[in-house]
Amino acid sequence: MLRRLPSSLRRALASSAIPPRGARVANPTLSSPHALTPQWRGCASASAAGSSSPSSLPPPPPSPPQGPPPHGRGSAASSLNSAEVAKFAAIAETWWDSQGPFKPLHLMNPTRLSFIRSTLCRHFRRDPYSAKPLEGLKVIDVGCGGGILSEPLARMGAAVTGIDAVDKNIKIAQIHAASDPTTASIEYCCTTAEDLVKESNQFDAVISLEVIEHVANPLEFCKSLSALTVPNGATVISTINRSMRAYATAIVAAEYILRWLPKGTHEWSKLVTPEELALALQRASISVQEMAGFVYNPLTGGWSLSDDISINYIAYGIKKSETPSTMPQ
Ligand SMILES: C[S@@+](CC[C@H](N)C(=O)[O-])C[C@H]1O[C@@H](n2cnc3c(N)ncnc32)[C@H](O)[C@@H]1O
Ligand SMILES: [Mg+2]
Repeated sequence: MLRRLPSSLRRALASSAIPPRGARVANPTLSSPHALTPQWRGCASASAAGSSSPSSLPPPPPSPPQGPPPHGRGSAASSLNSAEVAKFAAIAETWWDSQGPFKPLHLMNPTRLSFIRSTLCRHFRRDPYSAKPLEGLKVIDVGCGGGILSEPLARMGAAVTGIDAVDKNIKIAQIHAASDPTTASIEYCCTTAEDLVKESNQFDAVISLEVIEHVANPLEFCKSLSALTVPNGATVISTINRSMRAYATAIVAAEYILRWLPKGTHEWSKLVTPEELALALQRASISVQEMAGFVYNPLTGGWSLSDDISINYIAYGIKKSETPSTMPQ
């Protein structure tokens, strides 16, 4: 795992080659019935509780990838991209089918939880070997889907809120969590990060895995995640790099050859490079401390943490405080 950031990333951060605020932002149209909820909707603890398929290969990426990410779709006001949200609504029933479309996330879960456990324990000075290392911490899982990350976070002792733009996902997450007393306290809500910001809610740790590549405007999304994080709190984001290797493996192989995911799940042009993510987070007052890659072993079918961030990667950052000297080491 990278304890320090790659040199290219450090250079990018140092030069702060960040596009001007509000650059290339257009208005979204929310035509889908699944592109939901401007407000908290159906929020409750769990205890209360056809995407289109292109027939041929996706358009190849421009070569070589260059410039800032082409993320102009959507306004600063909403992270919702109706087409992206509809894709997840169409497969909502399959969240807990470990052999279904979310099989890769189920397989990656232990590895990403290991990164989260180790970074959050260091950040909050907790014992990673204790049974409930996140006890007493308020944690939000933004874009929680059916709750496959929220549940283990709750088992680690965190007071978990899970939010997602798709109402069906939230209902499935609530039903699943309610069946186990250790997860029944999870608060699930169908809403977006930016709408939750309006409620002035803040969390010790804000986690959003595999979501940023599906939102309308990644920079604005990072700003919402930052606004949800307490000063000196932690933010963890994972996504897919916009690299040729990611095009070949995460799109062509995973969607078109192995059929792990429905075709069209990922659009190469919406993927975010580690440099772009770090810059967007920096603009959102979150300083990236660590990044690690997830690497798939085709022989074992398992994933592990690696220094290779060329395809799947995860980043941990600290929300800047008014007084930087009080930040955790
Ligand atoms: C690939 S899934 C990841 C689910 C979960 N974070 C995980 O990794 O197990 C992406 C999720 O983000 C949700 N989503 C997409 N756009 C969103 C937005 N703007 N706000 C909140 N959730 C969103 C989708 O409904 C979907 O459940
Ligand atoms: Mg994704």
